[in-house]
Amino acid sequence: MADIKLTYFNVTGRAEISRLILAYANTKYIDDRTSKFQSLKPTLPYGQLPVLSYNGVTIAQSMTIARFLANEIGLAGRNNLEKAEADEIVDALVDLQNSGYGVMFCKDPEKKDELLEEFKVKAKTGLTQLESRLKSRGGQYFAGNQLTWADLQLFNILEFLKALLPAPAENFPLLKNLETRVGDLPNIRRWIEKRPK
Ligand SMILES: N[C@@H](CCC(=O)N[C@@H](CS)C(=O)NCC(=O)O)C(=O)O
Repeated sequence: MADIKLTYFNVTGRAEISRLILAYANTKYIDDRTSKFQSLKPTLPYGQLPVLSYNGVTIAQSMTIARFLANEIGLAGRNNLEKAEADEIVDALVDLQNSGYGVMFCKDPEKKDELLEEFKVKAKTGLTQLESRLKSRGGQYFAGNQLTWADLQLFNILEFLKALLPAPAENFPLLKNLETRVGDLPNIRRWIEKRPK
């Protein structure tokens, strides 16, 4: 069995997709939630978290980590085309997450309100596009008509968006249905119930 440690802060953020992939596969790993970031920072390849230690090899960049784990456990797609379909969705969702971070971390209250209004429009457009992509791929899963990490990322980012929008998937029936099906997967449900709050 591989020796795995995922280091991040004690929040969901950019590590949660990897934690969901590991939870789905019921993989044993160290869920390292550091409170000593400043002393760790100089040792990190890009001075940022998350980082993954896999059999002693350090991998940085959240999506590289998640994609690697998805490949390892067979959730990345069955061939290069399915992998590209899944990656496309993951990237579109990360675009939304990055816009959301722009609002959350804005310190000027007036500017923050302005960014939030812009973000609502962006989120609506992005989710409309994703609903349409899901429909065009059969309506059940984003890639290859079977579960991939793109579906877990949808679940993850919809949860992230709830900090800014009350019910992000409300008007998107296919996305909402997929979110519910992912949340009902036994290993995912178990993880959501047991993970640190
Ligand atoms: N592109 C990087 C971004 C990582 C990133 O922004 N990490 C933040 C936490 S979400 C961080 O470590 N911030 C502290 C810092 O930059 O000093 C990734 O996806 O992993």
